[in-house]
Amino acid sequence: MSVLDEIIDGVRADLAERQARVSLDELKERAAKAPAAKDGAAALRGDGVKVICEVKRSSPSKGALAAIADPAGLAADYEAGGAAVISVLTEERRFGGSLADLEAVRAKVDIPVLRKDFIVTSYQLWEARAYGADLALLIVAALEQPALESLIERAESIGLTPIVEVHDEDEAERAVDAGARVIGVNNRDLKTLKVDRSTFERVAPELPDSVVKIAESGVRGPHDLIAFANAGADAVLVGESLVTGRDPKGAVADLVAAGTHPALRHGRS
Ligand SMILES: O=P(O)(O)OC[C@@H](O)[C@@H](O)c1c[nH]c2ccccc12
Repeated sequence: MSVLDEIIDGVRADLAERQARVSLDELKERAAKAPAAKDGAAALRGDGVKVICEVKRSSPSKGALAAIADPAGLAADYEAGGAAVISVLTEERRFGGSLADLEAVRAKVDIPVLRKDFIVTSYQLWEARAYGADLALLIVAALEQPALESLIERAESIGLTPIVEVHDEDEAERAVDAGARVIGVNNRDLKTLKVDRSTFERVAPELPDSVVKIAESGVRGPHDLIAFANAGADAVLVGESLVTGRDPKGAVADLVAAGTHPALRHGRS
């Protein structure tokens, strides 16, 4: 069984507990009262390389990264540093996240918020909206094609922008076929947890120009951002290097500055 399969088994068990406690109708009522969703795709387009900053306490590959007692405070630092979107990991067992983190971050920042989890049912999309998310991650490797198609449609119908995650050319084709407009290329293979920074440059050329392209994982600093931008990234998604560093706000500002440098080849026309 791959790491991804193991994670998803745990996610399904936790999900079953929440579903037993909170009905879909209750979630929908809560979602109706949530602030209207912000346009997540718009936040990732435009001049410069956008920086998505992640609230991440631990990971299956590295274990504990940072305690993050105040996820909303960290998100506020990210926003002050110039982040375009905040990513909140809500998976509990391996990443140490929760829906409470999502809710706290939503209440604190004005920029769009991504629910980062292993979404396998539309119930989790309703949860995302009920706790204030504007975007939700859908991982191609975790979903059969019909499920991927219907989750993309459902996300959009309830106001969420789906970020569809791929890590090879076949998954990229599946994402495009399923109608994804925002695609994250994960440099980490979730089945083996290995990071290969050449993944983005290999997979990105398979994606149509109109797709917003995000390079995910392994961004250590401005030099990695510049390399991904030169390979066609519109945005980067950064977790570990921000949560383990001493100055998250300054680190985000350095990334944003690198992403707006005029010498960059980046720029959608
Ligand atoms: O911590 P990093 O290497 O900067 O990576 C962040 C993000 O890309 C990573 O957390 C991630 C990408 N896709 C995921 C899917 C599920 C959980 C986590 C992820």
